[in-house]
Amino acid sequence: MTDHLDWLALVAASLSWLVAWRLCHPRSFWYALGYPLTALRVRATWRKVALGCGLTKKRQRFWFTTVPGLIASTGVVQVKRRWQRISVDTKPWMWLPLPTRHGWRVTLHLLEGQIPADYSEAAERLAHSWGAHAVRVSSDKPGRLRLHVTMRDPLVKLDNLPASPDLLKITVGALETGRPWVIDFRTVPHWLNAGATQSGKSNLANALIVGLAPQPVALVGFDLKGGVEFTPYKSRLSALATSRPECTGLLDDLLGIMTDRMDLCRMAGARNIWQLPPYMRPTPIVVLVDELAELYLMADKSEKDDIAKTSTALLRVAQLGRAFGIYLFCCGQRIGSDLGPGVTALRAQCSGRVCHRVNDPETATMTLGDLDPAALDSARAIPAETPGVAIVAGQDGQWYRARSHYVSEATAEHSAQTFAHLTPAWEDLINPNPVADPAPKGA
Ligand SMILES: Nc1ncnc2c1ncn2[C@@H]1O[C@H](COP(=O)(O)OP(=O)(O)OP(=O)(O)O)[C@@H](O)[C@H]1O
Repeated sequence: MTDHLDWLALVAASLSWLVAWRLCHPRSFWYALGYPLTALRVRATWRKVALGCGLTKKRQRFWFTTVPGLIASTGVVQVKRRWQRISVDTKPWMWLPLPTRHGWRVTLHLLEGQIPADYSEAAERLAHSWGAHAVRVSSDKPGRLRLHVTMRDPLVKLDNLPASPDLLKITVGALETGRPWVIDFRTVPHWLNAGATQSGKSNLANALIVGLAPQPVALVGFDLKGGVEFTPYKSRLSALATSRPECTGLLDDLLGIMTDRMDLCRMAGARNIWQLPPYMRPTPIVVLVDELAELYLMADKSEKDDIAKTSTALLRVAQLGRAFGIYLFCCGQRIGSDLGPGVTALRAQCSGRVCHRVNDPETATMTLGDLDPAALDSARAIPAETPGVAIVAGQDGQWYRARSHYVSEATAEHSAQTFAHLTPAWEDLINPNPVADPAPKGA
């Protein structure tokens, strides 16, 4: 009896120790225990899971069988043949699952006639079969694909925005894979940030401001909400426009700056400002636009020419800005084609896409439409209770579910004030002083 009690006590103590380990240090628990058990289970059950998810193919195989082929009328059992050619369900070849921070990933070899979309369709079924939070599919080689499985949602709470030391490369949140979500303007120069009200657009802009404020860049705000969003950050903005006429003036200035930089690059024989020697290189400019639709909305026909002018200027900045260090980050609740051809053309220039929760399917289609349709479905499925969650497409051509780090207005304002001394004056950007070579030849 005491023996039994001892055993029970031992089992209970081990279990509570395991539970405590899992709660206190989930990462080491996952690598040491969770992942090996999961990998064994996944490999052992792969045939059944693939069959259940419709990912197998029938193939003719020689199969060893002891099933009687014929019962003769004499009652003698005859085994007609032991090796038979029969049709069997073949599963896709699976490599060993490898652990990731929030789950695991595995490479599969596609069976004949299969494409990655077949697996994207089955992703939800696979996730349920493995008891996982989500399964994502990517393919970097024909005939092979990779399943990224997340066991728990890494986007539940994110509130420690890390520092972004690299120029124009800002970590704004985390991807569902657990990797950081980075907005790198030098790789993807222009971004569309769409989402319904209270979906987290401004929070993302705050994260960008906090990341960019300590860097040697000029920030420009177009705040079509009458200035309520960006005015608190005015100390770190080189220019701020809060009405359409101000926006038109600021866009003219930007076009002027772009023309000057074109001349500078042409004279120095450079294709873009990054090929110029550092002492000649002009300051990069990040343009933040809030409520993009307001730039295109027409109250009456008298505004038509104004809108056409603004729209063309913004499009020119988007088309040519990259080479001359001018980058766009455009936020809006609605970015539909009903706003006119200017928006559609601008969208084509913005290869960075962020789609938060949206109310109308058209904005999701407009923001993500030319990506995988599964991205669209995921954007529509973002719940209202998780502001900051978005579908993101960027540098690697893939789409991800991501969430921005929570950055309050107070934090962004504090950051703007702390680094106010780094704000380049707008006049200096419009009329740059000619810079002399600090180390002339022969000196
Ligand atoms: N990543 C996040 N984590 C936690 N809370 C967030 C996150 N992003 C936004 N929120 C919260 O969600 C609410 C709405 O966010 P935000 O103001 O950024 O939305 P919005 O899309 O800009 O709304 P609007 O268009 O009305 O200005 C805020 O209270 C904010 O604190």
